[in-house]
Amino acid sequence: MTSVNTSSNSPDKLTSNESVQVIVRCRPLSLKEVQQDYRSVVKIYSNRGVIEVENPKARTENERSKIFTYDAVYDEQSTQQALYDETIRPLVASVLEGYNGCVFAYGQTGTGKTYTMEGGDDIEEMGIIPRAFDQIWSHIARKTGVEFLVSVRYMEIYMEEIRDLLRIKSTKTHELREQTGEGVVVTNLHSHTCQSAKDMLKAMKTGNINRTTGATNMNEHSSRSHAIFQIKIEMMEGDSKSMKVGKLNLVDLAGSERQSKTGATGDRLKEATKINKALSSLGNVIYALAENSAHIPYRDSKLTRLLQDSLGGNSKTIMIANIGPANDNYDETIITLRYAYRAKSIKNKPTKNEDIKNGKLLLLQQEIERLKALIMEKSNGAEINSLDGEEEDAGSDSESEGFEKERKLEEGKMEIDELAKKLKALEKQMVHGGKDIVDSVNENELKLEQHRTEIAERKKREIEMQQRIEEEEETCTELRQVFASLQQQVDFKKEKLKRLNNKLQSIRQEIKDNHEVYLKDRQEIETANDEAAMNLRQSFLIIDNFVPSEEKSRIINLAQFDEDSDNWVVKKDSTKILPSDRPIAHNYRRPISDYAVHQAQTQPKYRSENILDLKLDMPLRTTQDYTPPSICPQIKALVNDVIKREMDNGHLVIRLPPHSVLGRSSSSKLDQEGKYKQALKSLVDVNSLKNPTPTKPTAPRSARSSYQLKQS
Ligand SMILES: Nc1ncnc2c1ncn2[C@@H]1O[C@H](COP(=O)(O)OP(=O)(O)OP(=O)(O)O)[C@@H](O)[C@H]1O
Repeated sequence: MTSVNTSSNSPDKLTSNESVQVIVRCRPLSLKEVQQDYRSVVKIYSNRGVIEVENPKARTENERSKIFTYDAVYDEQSTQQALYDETIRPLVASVLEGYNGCVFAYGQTGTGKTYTMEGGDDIEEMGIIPRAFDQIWSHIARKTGVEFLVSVRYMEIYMEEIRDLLRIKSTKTHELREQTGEGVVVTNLHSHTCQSAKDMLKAMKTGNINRTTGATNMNEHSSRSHAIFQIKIEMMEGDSKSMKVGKLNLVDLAGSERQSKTGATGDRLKEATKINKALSSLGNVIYALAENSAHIPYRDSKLTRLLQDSLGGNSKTIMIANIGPANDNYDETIITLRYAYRAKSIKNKPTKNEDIKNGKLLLLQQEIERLKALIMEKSNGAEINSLDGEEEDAGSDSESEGFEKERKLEEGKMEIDELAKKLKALEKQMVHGGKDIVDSVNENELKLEQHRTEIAERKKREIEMQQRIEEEEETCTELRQVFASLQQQVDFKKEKLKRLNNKLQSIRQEIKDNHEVYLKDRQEIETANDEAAMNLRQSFLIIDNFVPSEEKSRIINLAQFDEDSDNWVVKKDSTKILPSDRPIAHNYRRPISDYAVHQAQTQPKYRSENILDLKLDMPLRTTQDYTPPSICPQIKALVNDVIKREMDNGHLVIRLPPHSVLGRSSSSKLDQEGKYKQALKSLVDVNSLKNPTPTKPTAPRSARSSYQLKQS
């Protein structure tokens, strides 16, 4: 039932273990949870690898609790040391044999992923990453006659961008590239060569300081990014001209979270959306792998692309699902456990990276040999020169020749010193295995390691045996049972039927729950799909109405899908040499008006005008030049008369009544209206006589029309 190969834990035997190992760790109730009177709903059966979660909202017996089985489970009291020795140590041992390994911690925010991966400062509290450093370096210390080159990289994926945590100020961009033999690699990432566990610890701490964290309701120091610590160990035995390479990815994922619980708003909400999106694409990859789908959506996020080898590829992988025990977190805990359960059926194909002929360690060694030979050659030459010099000194009387030789000798020495320094620097990067350790210590270390491996092996075997016993018990008890009477047999069968019925009900419940989750997911996908379709339609409308068709087809011709960046890119148009910041219209180098285009087409000799240089024809008169019109006395009298009558009627404003009102008004009102209109008409006529319309501007048509528009 479990995916662990229990015959042995030794690295070579682990080769046959192809499944992703899944372990679950439950943290203790936090102080805040205790203060809020939350209770634990999680029961851990470590010896069987079983976890039972009681449903605080259960309405029926079937909903009462859920049971899951994993490769190993760790309760609130589990120590960092036990978890490391039992599950991670064999994996790191495999990496030291030349395999790729990956450990990733997944779970709701605040459930102990960072605690498990990094841990605290005390020796007891040390997490997986620093413990792996110790294991690697004690292995190196024991391996006499082997040369090692150990390097680390540390990056985070924050808001779908990769950032180098060891070179945080670097402005270089980091892309994902597929490289033959290497899998998916990140470009421009700093690789730090280490000579000791201390060096590695320092790199980890530097990176942690640079990592993006923030406070949420669920966790005061919440990691807002997915952090990936990569260790590469190149190993070369004796004078062999090939090497083994072990790579270990240690991943602390950002926590999955529900917006309502974390209280995220603004930037925190944006972060949360990206985190949840990347985690859901990880879920989709796990689901597709578990279902043996033809298409695995690795390309949906940077995280899944980076974990491509660890999930379904060339790697031995352990997933740690972290959960919290509080009743308040029941839903999230179940989601994490389902996720983890699915990951159990992922099959990997780990193969040893051996007989590698193009590694950095090989190049380094070649360079060291070249420098050594060069130094030797130069030192021999210098020796001969100095002897010659001594002989010639005796017979020569030319002082200048002597000086010249001395200078050359000095230069030669300086050159040798320079080469020696370079050699030392290169040699410092490499580590000689088994160098600084006394044999007795070496032996003790080895024994201790063997004991640890044996204990871990036994524990795993015990879990698997327990699980197998439980499975077989169902079928075998009946065979073992000797019934004294028929009634006894009936009672036994009734009991068995009841048990099986309970099992059936819980499976039915699980199917129902899964169906609900599926419907919810489907609804979310449909909403996202509708939104995307709307956006697309909007973009099409904009393109159809505002982008000239020739421009559209030009861009379509230039657009290409880039497999590496997983995005559409627009190629440079080699037919045009255009400054990139200039607007382009009508395929002309300069922006010109429609009027000019029309003129150029209809009148071949017309010189196109640059609309930006075009001078507007100013109106002959401006508002500043305004002089009020002089009104002829009859009109003035008429207007005064109207105003006076309006005032008598209680109106101060001259306003034309609407037609509907006019229609219903009395004849005297109509007369009055007629007079109004006539008076105003003559007022306008007089005005027009006094102030004729200004001469129309002579700007080109397009410019002119906008001018007229403004005037009107
Ligand atoms: N097994 C454990 N034993 C004791 N304390 C724990 C354990 N696991 C977690 N904690 C404590 O719980 C708190 C939250 O843990 P941690 O920061 O590791 O959570 P996380 O899952 O990494 O959260 P996020 O996803 O928000 O980064 C910390 O104070 C940590 O010390």
